Amino acid sequence: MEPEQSAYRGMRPCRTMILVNPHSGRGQALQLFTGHIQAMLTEADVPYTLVITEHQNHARELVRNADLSQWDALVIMSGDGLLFEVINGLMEREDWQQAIKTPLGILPGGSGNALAASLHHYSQSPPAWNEELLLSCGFMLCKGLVGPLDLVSVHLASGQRFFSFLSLAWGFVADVDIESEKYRHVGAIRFLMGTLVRLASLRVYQGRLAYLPAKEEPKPQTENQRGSLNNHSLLPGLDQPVPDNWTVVNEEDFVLVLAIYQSHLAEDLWTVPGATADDGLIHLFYVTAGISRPALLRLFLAMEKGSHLACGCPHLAYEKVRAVRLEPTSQQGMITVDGEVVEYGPIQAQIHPGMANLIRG
Ligand SMILES: Nc1ncnc2c1ncn2[C@@H]1O[C@H](COP(=O)(O)OP(=O)(O)OP(=O)(O)O)[C@@H](O)[C@H]1O
Repeated sequence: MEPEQSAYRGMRPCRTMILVNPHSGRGQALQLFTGHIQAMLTEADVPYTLVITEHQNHARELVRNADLSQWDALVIMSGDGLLFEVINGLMEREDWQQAIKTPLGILPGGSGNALAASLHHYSQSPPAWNEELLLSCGFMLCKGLVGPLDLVSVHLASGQRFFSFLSLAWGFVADVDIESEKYRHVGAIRFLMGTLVRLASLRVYQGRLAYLPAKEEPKPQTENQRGSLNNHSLLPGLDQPVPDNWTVVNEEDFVLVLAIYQSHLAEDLWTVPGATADDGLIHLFYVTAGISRPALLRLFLAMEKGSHLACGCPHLAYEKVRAVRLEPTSQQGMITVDGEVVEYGPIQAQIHPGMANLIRG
């Protein structure tokens, strides 16, 4: 059995690559790093190399080609989008099985910072935002404890496949995430602004949703116990019907579908109170058509305290699952994975427990 946590910083000095996206969040990631983190790392004797990303996919290309024997940890200071690039860059390597075990770290520099907020929450600390959250993540980096992180493989109808650590969203949540990017300069409050704008023009999306309930499938083994990604696929081809042990949702009119595998969707959205980084679960939420605007707003406001499931909303469903398939029939819409827009159309995903390693509290 693997230990629950190990330290990535051993007797020799550890080499950490810190990738900073200078445009993330309010465009202050580099200043936040020099103002709050630099001295902390020096004090804790953590040698690092700073890399400022110059364009989209820079980080992805860099880790795809890097000599990983030179690095003990890869850390990003940005929003969640940059970590998505790093994880997929590692998974595109020939030696992906070893590469994806490189400890990953996150310092919040975006406006959402879902993984940073989740990590802080898993450390059982009281809620923190902005600089306080940054300092908490900086402290975890200095301590250097590493634990497993679940990844989810996401498969599209075009045959594309990538890896996700946070969420898959369709409908209201995806729309708010992408449409509110224009308010990025205001920070985390952009999601509330986007929610109010989207509520005013609430849409219903048609599609079919199916999932493999966690109780139907024991927690799959971790990747390094079974060697290959294909040895334990829970997913039939997207052109095949789902197996009998899957549940097909009766409703086909949705306001939102959200599959999430961390506790927080943003710094102030505590979406899955019971989640951990390696629980082997996809937490599937969906809201069906017919919900009123005030009721939907109440759900999102309650999510700040993680009490949305106690609202008794008959339109909200929550399931713990190992795999999920979504087939939109509405002609137009947006699907996001870890906050990034992906090709619109049929999509399916499955959990891979403990596939990556994360520096955490
Ligand atoms: N120098 C750069 N110039 C332009 N885009 C970049 C640069 N570096 C990284 N990117 C891209 O910016 C995108 C957004 O990054 P990220 O999600 O990390 O920050 P963010 O969007 O500000 O965060 P949030 O969504 O929380 O506001 C990523 O897809 C990344 O590829």
